[in-house]
Amino acid sequence: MTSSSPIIVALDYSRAEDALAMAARLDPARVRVKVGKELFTRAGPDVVRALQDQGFDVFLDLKYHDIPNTVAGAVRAAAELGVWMVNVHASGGKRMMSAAREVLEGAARRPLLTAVTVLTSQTSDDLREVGVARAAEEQVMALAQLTEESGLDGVVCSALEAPLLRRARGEDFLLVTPGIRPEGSASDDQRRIMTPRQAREQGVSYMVIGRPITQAPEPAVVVDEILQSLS
Ligand SMILES: O=c1ccn([C@@H]2O[C@H](COP(=O)(O)O)[C@@H](O)[C@H]2O)c(=O)[nH]1
Repeated sequence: MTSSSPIIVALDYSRAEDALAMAARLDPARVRVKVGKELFTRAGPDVVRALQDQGFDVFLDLKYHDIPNTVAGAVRAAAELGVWMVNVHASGGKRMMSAAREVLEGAARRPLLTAVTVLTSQTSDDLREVGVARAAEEQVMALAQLTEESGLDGVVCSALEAPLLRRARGEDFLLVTPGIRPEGSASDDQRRIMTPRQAREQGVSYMVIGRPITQAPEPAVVVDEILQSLS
């Protein structure tokens, strides 16, 4: 089933059973789901297939960052798994991103391909620590330009950068934004955050939301409340 909802629920679990049990409480017509590093490392492609069998579009969030040949092979494998979206790190550079895109040409089912700019857990201070002198926002803008020049579909960024990115990169460029926190939720380890409603107003394409939904007593109710806040 293909959803038109902007919500992607992050299934950050250590056991496939827990991820599938959470998915069973959600509606594939109202959300997509995301499989990240912990769940995939423990449960592998089988959990992706099981979620697809439950009717969900799956964003495989493994943030590939390696030499071009290795990343291209991983992206090809993700396409063969039938995922809806897969991503790489934009800081892997243009040759790496172009190799990832080229391998999808002619794929039977082409997933959306996005690139992580600056993690939503990072601030400009964190970037300085690793030798990046630019402020987070400037770094996001530069990496988004590189991503578009490499032919990818869009970026993973924070909703804070969405207005500038929309202006610079246009309406068709996908903005996928984690760091989404409904009013009153704990920010946890996220640093560049926004509420769902603000994110929508800033022009994001998809919002990745994990703990505020998965740790709620009634996850489907939180999804409904978020969707209502967007309408
Ligand atoms: O910049 C990024 C890129 C990816 N993520 C991932 O999104 C979810 C967010 O989960 P919450 O529980 O809503 O914080 C998580 O899987 C991250 O790996 C991100 O947060 N920021």
